[in-house]
Amino acid sequence: MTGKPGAAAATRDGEVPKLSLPCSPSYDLTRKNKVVTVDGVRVKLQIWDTAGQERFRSVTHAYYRDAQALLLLYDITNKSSFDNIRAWLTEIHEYAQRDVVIMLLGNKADVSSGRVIRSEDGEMLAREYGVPFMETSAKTGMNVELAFLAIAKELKYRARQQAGEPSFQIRDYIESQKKRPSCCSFL
Ligand SMILES: Nc1nc2c(ncn2[C@@H]2O[C@H](COP(=O)(O)OP(=O)(O)OP(=O)(O)O)[C@@H](O)[C@H]2O)c(=O)[nH]1
Repeated sequence: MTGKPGAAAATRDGEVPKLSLPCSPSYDLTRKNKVVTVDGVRVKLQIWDTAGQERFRSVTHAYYRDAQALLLLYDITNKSSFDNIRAWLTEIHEYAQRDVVIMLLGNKADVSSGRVIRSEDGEMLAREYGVPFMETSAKTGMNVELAFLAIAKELKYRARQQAGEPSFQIRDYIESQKKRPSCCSFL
């Protein structure tokens, strides 16, 4: 999933997904569940992957409209996937919930050659839109758990916020926890 959003929603175990889509034989939307434990509490994330179907943008509105979190991935070896992010952010601001948690991820950080998007470019774009950012690798797993954990923490914090509790700062948390790719994969 690159240059397009994946959506995550936290639910109680066993709950029926609340999102549905028009049935189309050529629209392949995959959903996976992931359970993360946050401060001893199990949080189930339903993850929807748009699976490269940009031409179905009008359909994707239907599912990210209700999402509690959106992971925007681009591929650091593919400039157009990075360029697409602005368009997605514009769409998200129009169609998603106002308090949706958004995270920008530059994937394939493991590649040692072929990188066309510098880490700083991702950081700058994220800063411009005020969203947390990190580079990930689905191949090595770098920062993948952290992305889901940070979202689960944020959603849990919002759901259980008690007066007087210190607020959870997702960007600070990510900055303190994220791993950076080795020296050789930078441009
Ligand atoms: N080296 C490396 N390869 C990756 C990584 N993530 C995905 N790939 C490879 O990139 C290719 C595309 O991966 P997908 O997950 O299908 O990416 P996608 O953008 O969802 O593809 P579409 O759904 O077809 O648009 C596959 O060959 C993956 O094995 C990564 O972090 N590192």
